[in-house]
Amino acid sequence: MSYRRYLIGRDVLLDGRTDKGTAFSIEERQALRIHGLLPPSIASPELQVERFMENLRNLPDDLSRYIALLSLQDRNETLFYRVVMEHTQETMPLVYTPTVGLACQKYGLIFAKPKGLFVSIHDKGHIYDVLANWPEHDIRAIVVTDGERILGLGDLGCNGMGIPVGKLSLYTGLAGVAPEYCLPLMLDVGTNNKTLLNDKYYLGLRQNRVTGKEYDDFIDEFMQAASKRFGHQCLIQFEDFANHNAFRLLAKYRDQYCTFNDDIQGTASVAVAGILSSIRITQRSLSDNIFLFYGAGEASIGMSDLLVIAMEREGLSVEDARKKIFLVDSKGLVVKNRPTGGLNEEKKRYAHELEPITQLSDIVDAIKPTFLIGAAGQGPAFTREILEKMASFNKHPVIFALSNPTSKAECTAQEAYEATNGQCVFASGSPFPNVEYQGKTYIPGQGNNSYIFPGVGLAVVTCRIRHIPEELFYIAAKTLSDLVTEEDLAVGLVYPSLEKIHDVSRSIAVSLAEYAYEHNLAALYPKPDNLDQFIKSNQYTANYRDVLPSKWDWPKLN
Ligand SMILES: O=C([O-])CC(=O)C(=O)O
Ligand SMILES: [Mg+2]
Repeated sequence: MSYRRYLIGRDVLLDGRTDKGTAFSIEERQALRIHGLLPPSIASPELQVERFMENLRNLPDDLSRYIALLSLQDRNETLFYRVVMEHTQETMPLVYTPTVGLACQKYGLIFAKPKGLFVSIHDKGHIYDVLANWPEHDIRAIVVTDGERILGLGDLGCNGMGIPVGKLSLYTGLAGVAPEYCLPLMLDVGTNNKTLLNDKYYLGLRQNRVTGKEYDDFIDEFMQAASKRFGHQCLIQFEDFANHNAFRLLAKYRDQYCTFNDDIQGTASVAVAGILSSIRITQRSLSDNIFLFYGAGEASIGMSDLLVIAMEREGLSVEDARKKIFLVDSKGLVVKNRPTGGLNEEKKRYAHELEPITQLSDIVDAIKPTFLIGAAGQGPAFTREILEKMASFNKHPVIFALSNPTSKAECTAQEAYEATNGQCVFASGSPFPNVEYQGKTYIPGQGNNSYIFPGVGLAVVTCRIRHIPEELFYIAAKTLSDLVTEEDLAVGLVYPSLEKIHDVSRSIAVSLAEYAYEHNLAALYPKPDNLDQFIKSNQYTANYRDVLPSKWDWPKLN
């Protein structure tokens, strides 16, 4: 591990990376000169977790719990990750979707201590210098946003910083990427959100978004500066950019840098994993399905493109595979002869020779999909009538309500199971509680990209993968789906249980690393004999490190 801090005295307690709170031993307290700065009783890490969880549960609401968790992260990072790793199911909805969405909406108000790096359009020409201010040197993964499309909540400007912070907490919490390798980053180019511009607590630049060439030059400078400062193999994950930039920037940078777009590719991968698991329940081949996507943005296009790759594996041509996929955007079914025109290149791939239809319910009648997948970020749209229709022509209709956060989901798990008489296969982007229906318990799966991006990150940072071709997202999807057991499927789960996420992320990382070595994409040499063991030995574990001066590995002086 690259990280070492040589601190003594009160500084040891003030640095979240070295602090152990009441877990410092007597020996440590004396050697580090913090004896007396802590109460005498020495706690075990287990007791610290217990104490924290008890307090967390007693807090009045989830936003308070978010604040408590993030301040623990500042205070005692190891304990924070121990809490997240041991109580993943309970804390993930707090540090991540859906609470992180609420936190971003209130980011200015709840702001206490900055997290991550803020680079604004005024830093143009000096981005490298701002990056150089970051105290860690060996940065291997950056999650970057410009805040224009935060989850399904729209433009939250600089307050969108909560998203990179939350995503990177999961790099560590779900995959064991060492936190010191991770950098959350906000590119503040302004916001067009009038409420925020008039909000006295707003944290970002009070100006409208910069667009066009000025925006593109800024992003270009950032990419170059990041790669100069942290090396060309530093992973740059794009997150929550608006459609009009997300596709363009992905196309522009994907072969030049080690980068991917999580909302396009990560979401696609987790959805395809869910689709591959679902067909084990419905007993149909992939190409024997009709997929209807409600929404035609980053997520739906990403899913469609990856689904085509998956169908090609079953022997279908690209043209035939595309014929199985239908998109609905704000104007209705995506068709070739749309009177108003206005189809971008991505949508054109899936435009059909059909008459325009505007209402989702009529579209469902006309297309008779086997899969109904929502990713429009528009909130409830799968009405009881639509869900009943799905059940009328499918024994097991597959319903994915993937928009985030919960308020933007197309329907709830309860609604889906009830309207389909418990027959549907359901997954959602944000977590829903288990549903009791007619004496049976259904466990809704969480089709969230958090099953994918941490594993991708782990593979990249450990094996130094240089580029991330589309194929990797198919492999990640296949690996994830293969880890779903028959018992999972029996309760309706199309993803492995979150309890196993640490190992799931490593399995994904190992599959990706195998591929990367086969295709000359991994820069770590020699190739480890046993990738699983190698990656495991590089996974962060939330154990306190030695901080005794006698155990410091001082830099060698020649
Ligand atoms: O953050 C999440 O929960 C998934 C995601 O990338 C998004 O909705 O933009
Ligand atoms: Mg996102």
